[in-house]
Amino acid sequence: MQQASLFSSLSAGEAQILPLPDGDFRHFQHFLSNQEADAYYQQLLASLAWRQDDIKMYGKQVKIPRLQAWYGDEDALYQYSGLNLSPLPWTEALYELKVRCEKACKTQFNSVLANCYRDGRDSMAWHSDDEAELGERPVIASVSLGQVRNFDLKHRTSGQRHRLPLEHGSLLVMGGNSQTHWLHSVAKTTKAMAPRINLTFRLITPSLRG
Ligand SMILES: O=C(O)CCC(=O)C(=O)O
Ligand SMILES: [Fe+2]
Repeated sequence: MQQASLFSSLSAGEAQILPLPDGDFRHFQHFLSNQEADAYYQQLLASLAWRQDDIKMYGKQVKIPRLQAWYGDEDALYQYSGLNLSPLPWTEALYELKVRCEKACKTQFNSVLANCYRDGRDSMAWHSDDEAELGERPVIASVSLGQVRNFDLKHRTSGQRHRLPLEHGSLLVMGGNSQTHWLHSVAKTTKAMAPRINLTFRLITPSLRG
């Protein structure tokens, strides 16, 4: 008979390694059960301290097209648009998910950036998570909940593209040189879209900032 512990450690499923050069992208489509994903989705949507921040673009204050919230260890200071932001303390749900991601990735995280895409007009522009305080080859664990949205990848020099729909309860781990060679984005769409939550767990080392 199979032991319960063995079953639960296998239930997250094997990672699918994306067939892309110059990076390390691992996709666990069923990281959370549907029931777990539903519960986290409802709870996080209702309880996180969602805010819509401004960024400065061409000297103008512009609202970013999504809601965000930043949680983590007290010393995981984060610099964003020239502001020094202290994370809010972990909620129980975010801490549970952090521990599960740490097990899946065999590494540690001290913070999470939560994004809420309210509908198809919300998006994230092309970028890499390559801030100095993340270190040279950061591992970033990205959990998706709610509406499936397309996650697009673009190679910086070859222009190679890859589109991955990120499903409710999935985990995408970006490691190795992924942030050096690849940009990623979540495009706007005119299709009707329910809210989507994305959590990116990170390890911030403030002393690495120049
Ligand atoms: O929403 C996503 O899947 C991507 C989020 C992201 O790239 C980020 O938070 O840096
Ligand atoms: Fe990112």
